[in-house]
Amino acid sequence: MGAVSVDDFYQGTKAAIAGGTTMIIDFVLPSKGESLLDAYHKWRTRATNKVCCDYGLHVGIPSWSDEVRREMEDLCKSHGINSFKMFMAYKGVFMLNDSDLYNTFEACKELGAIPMVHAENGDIIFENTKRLLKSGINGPDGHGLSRPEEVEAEAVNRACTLSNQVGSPLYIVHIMSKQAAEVLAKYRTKQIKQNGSAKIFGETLAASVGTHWDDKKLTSWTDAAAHVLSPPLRSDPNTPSFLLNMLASDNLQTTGSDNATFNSNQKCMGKDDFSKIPNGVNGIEDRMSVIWEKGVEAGIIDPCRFVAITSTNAAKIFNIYPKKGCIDVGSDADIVIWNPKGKHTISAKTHHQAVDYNIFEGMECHGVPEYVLVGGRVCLDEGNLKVVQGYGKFIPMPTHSEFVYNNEKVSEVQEEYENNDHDNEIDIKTSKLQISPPSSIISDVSTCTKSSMIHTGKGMRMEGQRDLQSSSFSISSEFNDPVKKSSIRVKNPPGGQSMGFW
Ligand SMILES: NC(=O)NCCC(=O)O
Ligand SMILES: [Zn+2]
Repeated sequence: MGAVSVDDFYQGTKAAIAGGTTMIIDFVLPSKGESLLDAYHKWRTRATNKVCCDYGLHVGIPSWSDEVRREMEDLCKSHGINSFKMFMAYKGVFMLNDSDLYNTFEACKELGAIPMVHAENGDIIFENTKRLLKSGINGPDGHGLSRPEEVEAEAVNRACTLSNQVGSPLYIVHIMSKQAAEVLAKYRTKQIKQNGSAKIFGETLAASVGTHWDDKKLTSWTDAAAHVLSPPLRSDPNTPSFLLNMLASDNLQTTGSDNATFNSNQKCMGKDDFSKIPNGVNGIEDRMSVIWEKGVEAGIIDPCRFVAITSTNAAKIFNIYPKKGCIDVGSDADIVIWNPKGKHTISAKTHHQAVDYNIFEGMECHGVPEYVLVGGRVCLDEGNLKVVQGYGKFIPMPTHSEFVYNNEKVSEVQEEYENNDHDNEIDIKTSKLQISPPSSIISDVSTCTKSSMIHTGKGMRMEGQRDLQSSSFSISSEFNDPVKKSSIRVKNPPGGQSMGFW
């Protein structure tokens, strides 16, 4: 939208570590017509020498052509990319039509990659925006009015239909509404009934579980504009707890930050027209604490599910588990020692992000990171930040994620990738064998009772207990064999045993 977010790779990853996140996956966003590879290299250059923690990349697809298909293949084979984001909104800029979406999903399937979608109906938003502006509604509240829940739910439904037709997996980013989450849950349930597992996944955000659009509080233009992101924060105050319950029940799998921060003066680009307010809010620093506070502290999510939805599930989906998302021999020493009794009040005055506003301002959180280790290095030491610029590495993410593609055989594309000379810092063979992102662990793991876990076919289950960590994901520790099915007993699940936990 013509604005550059204020958090660069240094500020962003420093803030991530401060909040207890040890790896990020950023979005490469090529402009329409720009080469995907050029944009990818631009992002790598921006990140190198700046990143304080490891990072991976997804690549946006703003248009469809044979050349785009060729570049997608090159990115998968030689550049450590296994996921592409398509937009169903932002008409005229990033939006793809259904044929283009179909083709991109198909290309992803052929390459063993994961199609990700921003699900909102861009045509409806475009028309609603015109109508609202014409009727004199030009303030930030117009943003939400132009894209109601059903506009998001319709797009989720369409994206799921398209992926079913193509037979591809699908990852829906930033699900923000009850209706949209319900549609996704319906498709997942159907797939699980039919095939024993689902290959459609849903992410929600720290923003959507941490706050909502409260007209009574967002009375000034600055406050309201600072809360503008897409899909929008919903005015239904039950949305956060609803989405948290969806995370608890594995109807949603991950929590992202979608960190896209713009200062108040940048938000002013939309002073006379809400559709010009740069979209995006903070989240990278506060994600873990907000989810702990609203999820675990509130009694909706247990600590092991917290690890799964903030870390392990993302690692599995994006095929870097158990290199990341797991604490075990051979995994990266990305470890968070979490103090559930620690307290912290969120404020823009004290946060480490570059942005001058925090949408969680004043929220008192009970869980805080005490130590954060990145690759074995202590980067947060009893709450004191000790980061090093450029310390982080690019983490290539191999195609054909076992947890997405259900153990499909390693394809030619991946074999070719492994045999290729490419510009990744770490050996992809190591990456594949040790497969995975951010590891998180709670300081009280020692209180867990040792117990075997049984793979029921629908996810690990503690004997006599409901599933505490991974639900439909298996959590086998046998990561040395990437094509091995994990229908075995496991004694040491990632995130620690959790029996008798709280
Ligand atoms: N959530 C949000 O508004 N982020 C900025 C760009 C996007 O829509 O993904
Ligand atoms: Zn988006």
